[in-house]
Amino acid sequence: MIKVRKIHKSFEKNKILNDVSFTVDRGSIYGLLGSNGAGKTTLMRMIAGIIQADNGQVLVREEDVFENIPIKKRMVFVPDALYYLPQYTVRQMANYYRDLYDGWDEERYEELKGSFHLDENKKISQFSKGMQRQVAFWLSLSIKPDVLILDEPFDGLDAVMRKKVRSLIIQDVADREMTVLISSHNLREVEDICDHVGILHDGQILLERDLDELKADVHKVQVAFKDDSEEILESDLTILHREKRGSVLLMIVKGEEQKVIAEIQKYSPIVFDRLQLTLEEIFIYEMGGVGYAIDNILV
Ligand SMILES: Nc1ncnc2c1ncn2[C@@H]1O[C@H](COP(=O)(O)OP(=O)(O)OP(=O)(O)O)[C@@H](O)[C@H]1O
Repeated sequence: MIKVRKIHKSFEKNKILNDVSFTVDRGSIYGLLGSNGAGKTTLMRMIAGIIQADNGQVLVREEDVFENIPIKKRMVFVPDALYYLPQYTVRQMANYYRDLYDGWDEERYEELKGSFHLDENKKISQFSKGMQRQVAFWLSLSIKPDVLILDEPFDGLDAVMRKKVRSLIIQDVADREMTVLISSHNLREVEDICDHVGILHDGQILLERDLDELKADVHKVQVAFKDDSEEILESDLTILHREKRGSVLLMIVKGEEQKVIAEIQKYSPIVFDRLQLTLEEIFIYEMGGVGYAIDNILV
């Protein structure tokens, strides 16, 4: 649905994006992670068709997105700094979007009213920061976009509202294959909603991963043996991390789950426990080598 191909962007003499490429499939939720100043907002504004790349292509549904009105009518970009027309109430802003966007769905707007509990006749500027963000989700989801681009979307939302917004997004992805791009500083914030993540660092995508594949490919196990099988076993496995706790060996192992289990069982362990591994641990053990960029999104 979204294809970014060899994008370059400089502001004055500063190179901000350097040969960035990635793809977001239809119905996928992609987390764009990176530290402050990594270029996330610049990239998102480009994908939203607001600014143009110096070189490269940004395609949405195979079409160049810059100033492409028909495509932009099917996309919503929620920036980190929200902007509403001054003095407008939620209802007035809804009417404005209704005229602007093809996909506006009045029934959906009424339905979502029950999720947000906000007075639609109140001026948006009189709401708190978090409530203004709720308005952004209320209106954006009423547009029923094909593509939803969210820059730091959970900033200012309380825990209950974060959960509610996440489930509303997931529901739209499941029901009508909406495609979502979310930027964040923090892996933990997006790990339970995204199916893919890309890490932007020094103007480049440092690594990209499918989160389900990543989880399926790394395992945390605790084993103990009567004899010296441990040493032989270790030479047969791809071990990302090992820690000896008395007679018990704790290992983070990479590989296909069934093969790892079979390999361990071959040596008849007297202890064999499989432990829960967080995405954060996987990133630390598997990608520790890339240093700052990873450390920073795990803080
Ligand atoms: N219009 C502009 N003119 C000049 N420099 C800009 C402009 N917009 C962004 N930049 C620079 O581009 C770099 C990337 O900024 P950007 O806002 O894209 O980063 P970000 O990853 O979204 O950061 P943050 O997480 O802090 O919001 C920064 O060094 C910023 O100063």
